[in-house]
Amino acid sequence: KRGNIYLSGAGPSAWHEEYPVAKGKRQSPVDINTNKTKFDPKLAADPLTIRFSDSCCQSIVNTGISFQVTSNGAGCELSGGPLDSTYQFAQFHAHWGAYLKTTGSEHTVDGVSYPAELHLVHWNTKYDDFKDAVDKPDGLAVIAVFFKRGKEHPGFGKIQDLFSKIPAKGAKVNIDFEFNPGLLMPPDSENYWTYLGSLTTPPLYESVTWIVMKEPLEVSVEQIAILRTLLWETPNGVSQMYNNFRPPVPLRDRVIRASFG
Ligand SMILES: NS(=O)(=O)c1ccc(C(=O)NCc2cccc(F)c2F)cc1
Ligand SMILES: [Zn+2]
Repeated sequence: KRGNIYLSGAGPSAWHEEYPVAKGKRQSPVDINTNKTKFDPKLAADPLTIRFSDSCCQSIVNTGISFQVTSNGAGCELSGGPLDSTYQFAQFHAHWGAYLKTTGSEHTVDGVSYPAELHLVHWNTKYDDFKDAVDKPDGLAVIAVFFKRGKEHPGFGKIQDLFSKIPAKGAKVNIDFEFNPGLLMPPDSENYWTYLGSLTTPPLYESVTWIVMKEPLEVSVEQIAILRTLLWETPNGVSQMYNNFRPPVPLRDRVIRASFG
């Protein structure tokens, strides 16, 4: 189909036609209403262990709906907190909005959006590989980090320098420098919210334990703008990539837990 999942047809509000799970019980993203989150001392008692390495990022690809930095996961593992097993890092990508707009993130906090949101995707090593894990209820764990406008983030800038090399869907280049995804974690990564949700793009599998960092990461306004220099297919041909986010969906019968009081 011409265009992409956000721009073809009615976009996210029509996804349920092809993917009925879009109206399911544990869909993502959601609004995090901080009056209804529940502090869980167990999360504080068993801290989240996030390990990244300098050599884990192999390449960057234009997926047609975002950039994606792909990893073989070596030395990059996630455990503790809400997780009952070890999850291995697979990739990170982001979602963002349009110029001069305040929307862009997928999760919102008390109804407020951030200009962009980073997702660090991990798969449960009790399964053989990512593809085996991707549709299991405990298959994936995704760390979400909000971007806010502020000082420049030179580390993320090194990744953005590669965008010009992946101008079209399917374009891929190797990353021939060391990049530790740990650089993209906010200074305080102890405070997070967690809930059971889904992939935020089709096939929308309900397989994700979400770990949403409370503290945003600062990047410059120019860096937010550079996200939109990536290109994607639209019904009118190739153009700048933006608004590649799914708006929040109903929380249904879920409580979002906080690792902090
Ligand atoms: N935005 S997010 O963090 O929730 C998210 C993370 C990963 C994927 C993904 O891997 N999709 C492609 C993909 C690849 C293999 C098998 C799949 F089922 C599949 F969806 C989609 C959304
Ligand atoms: Zn995502």
